[in-house]
Amino acid sequence: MAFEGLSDKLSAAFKRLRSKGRLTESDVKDAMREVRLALLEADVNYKVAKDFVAAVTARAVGSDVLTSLTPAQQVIKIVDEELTSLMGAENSRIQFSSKIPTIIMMCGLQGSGKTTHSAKLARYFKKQGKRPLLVACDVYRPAAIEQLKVVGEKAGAPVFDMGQGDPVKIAKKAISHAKDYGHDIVILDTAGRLHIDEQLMGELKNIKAEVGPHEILLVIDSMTGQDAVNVAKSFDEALGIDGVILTKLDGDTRGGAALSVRAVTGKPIKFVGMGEKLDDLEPFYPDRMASRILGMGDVLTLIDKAQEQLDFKSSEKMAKKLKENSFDLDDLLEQMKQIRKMGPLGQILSMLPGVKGQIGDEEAQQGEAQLRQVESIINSMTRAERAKPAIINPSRKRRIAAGSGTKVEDVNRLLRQFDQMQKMMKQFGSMGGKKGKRLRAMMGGMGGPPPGM
Ligand SMILES: Nc1nc2c(ncn2[C@@H]2O[C@H](COP(=O)(O)OP(=O)(O)OP(=O)(O)O)[C@@H](O)[C@H]2O)c(=O)[nH]1
Repeated sequence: MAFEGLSDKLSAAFKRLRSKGRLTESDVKDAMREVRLALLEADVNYKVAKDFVAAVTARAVGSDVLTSLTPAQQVIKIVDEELTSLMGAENSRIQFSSKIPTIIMMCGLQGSGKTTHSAKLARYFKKQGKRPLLVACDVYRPAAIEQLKVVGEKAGAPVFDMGQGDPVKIAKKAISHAKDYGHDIVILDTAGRLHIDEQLMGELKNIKAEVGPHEILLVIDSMTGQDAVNVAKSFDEALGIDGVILTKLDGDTRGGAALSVRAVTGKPIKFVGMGEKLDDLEPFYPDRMASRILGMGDVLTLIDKAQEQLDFKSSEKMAKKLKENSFDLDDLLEQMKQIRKMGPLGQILSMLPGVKGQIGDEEAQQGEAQLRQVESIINSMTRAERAKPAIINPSRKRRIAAGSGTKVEDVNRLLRQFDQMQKMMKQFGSMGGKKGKRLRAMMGGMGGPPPGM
């Protein structure tokens, strides 16, 4: 999971600091030495780590911090603020042009995730009611054009291609096509290479000169750490970029690129890729990321995800069912599906304050497997059984277990938990006033109490 190693080391350093009560200058310096080491191990650029620790130390050894009632807390607050400003302080958005269409040029090395992220961006904009057009300017590999068509279709965005022609001509034609067909955003998926070379840069410069993109976004693979930062520096020097999309952050336990890229290149991270699916794209908010790194969760992103993914009409319907005590196994299944749309369980849980570090990857995977098991058990039931679990007798249980590849005990456990859940809901249902209403709405929105409650 992203930043896992760094988070663990920082929290160990802060734990020691907290255990001290009063702090001296040398306590702060010891802690900062640990922070510096943690940053270097996370593959943060050497100079960035050095400057970061110097900035925090300068603020933290001030007398108002050391003599305050909660000195350790103040030091952590300073680290939080400096981490945020290291990553750029504010969320940097895409600049939309007043002239339609806005042209976004995607560039990056091969395999960085450029094509996937062109489609993720298209999907992101579509959800905002825009009409993006994807353009296949990676003409050297026929498979690249095909790949863009596949992901474009999944994103629900049309793909403009002219086979293996001249990328500059293709880009120009695509822009006039976009004007004719009312596309307000054009996303150019350009060619990548294994290494930066003159031919690649020459081609990108030509496209830039001829079509004048409003945004040049560089896609870099976060797992490649400092190499990604060096790539960003070279692209910026040669081409001039407006921002970065940092991909595969979901698998980067270190996070050095995320922390260094802004400081080294002066260019902001605008989005991060958090998985292979097209919905796994998040606008980058430095303050929220700092909060995640420090194990304080990221409730704001969780709320954004819920607003994007959850169907609130269905939540209202569920709240009503809870009140009437008619919530059945079909409803449970629907709610579980909604929660799963928000992403892997481990990722969702890590956004809750205090949870990071408490739940390991293995436990999150176990939880995920349990959810899948519950889903397949319910899927093996008939309509009548889901609506009225009381009719599930031993022979039905055997059939359900065989159908879902589970054991009769697993079916029994689910039925027992669901029974307890219904009893609990009955209590909520009969609870009057604002409190009862709030609890029901919350349970409806969160998919009912989790099995086992
Ligand atoms: N886990 C994870 N995988 C990703 C992410 N983004 C892309 N990938 C995977 O990385 C691989 C490369 O992505 P592509 O989009 O093909 O990369 P590209 O830069 O277009 O590569 P070329 O077409 O070879 O130039 C694919 O297998 C993607 O599924 C991400 O954010 N997280």
